[in-house]
Amino acid sequence: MLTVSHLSKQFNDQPVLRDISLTLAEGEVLAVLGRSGCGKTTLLKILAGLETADSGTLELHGQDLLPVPPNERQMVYLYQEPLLFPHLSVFENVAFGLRIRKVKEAEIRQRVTELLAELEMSEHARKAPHQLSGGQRQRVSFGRALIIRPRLLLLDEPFGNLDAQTRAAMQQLFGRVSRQHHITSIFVTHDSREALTVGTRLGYLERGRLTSFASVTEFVADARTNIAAELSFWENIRSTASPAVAE
Ligand SMILES: Nc1ncnc2c1ncn2[C@@H]1O[C@H](COP(=O)(O)OP(=O)(O)OP(=O)(O)O)[C@@H](O)[C@H]1O
Repeated sequence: MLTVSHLSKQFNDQPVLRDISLTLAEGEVLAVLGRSGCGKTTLLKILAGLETADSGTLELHGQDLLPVPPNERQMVYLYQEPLLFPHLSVFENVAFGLRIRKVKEAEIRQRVTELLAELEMSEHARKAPHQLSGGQRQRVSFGRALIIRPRLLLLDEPFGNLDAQTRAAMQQLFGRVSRQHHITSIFVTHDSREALTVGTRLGYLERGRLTSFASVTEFVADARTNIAAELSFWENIRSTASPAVAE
């Protein structure tokens, strides 16, 4: 369970995060929607320990996180650009986290092989990162994160560089695999559809203030998510286009 209480952060006297509080149970995915510059990345960096908060507390499974250095927080932070070792194969990139933890070879083989199958990457196991598409690289990066069973996965617009169809496929895959592995994560995005697809919980961050929604209905009804406006746009198109289609 993650508990964030009254977290605030300023840069050069400008508030970037204002009194953020949230709780997240194990296995939940909090999708945080927000426009550019609203403070999404700063929030994730503070959770990962890559940035310090001015005030507030962070707890994970009852442990105060603030004194814990980033490499001991057991979190993984994924960005748009997958960070892979260029000289290692797909298999070895995924295996890396287990090798440095001195896991036995037979277990490494088994766990990496299973995970690559779940990520639909088995046939690419021997390829180098430069021989993969952007979506495939992102799947390897996801595999590298999952293999070490992080306590919290932080995703910062991870599919932002992908085309719409690949992005939709990755959202489905992310949902399926994170449910299967019971991964707790915070997924920030500026795409309301993506937030609805991946989130089991939904939030909206605006000028450093987080609104948490109790239901999908509340999220859809909030004008800032722009979903109601989009629905009425498509409804208008449908109603004006239907007579022509019928002819
Ligand atoms: N190290 C820093 N020093 C000064 N200002 C910063 C620093 N990091 C971020 N900011 C400012 O804080 C605000 C929030 O930045 P942040 O990167 O968290 O936004 P974001 O919501 O992730 O935006 P985007 O979607 O464009 O990446 C911005 O106004 C940014 O200029």
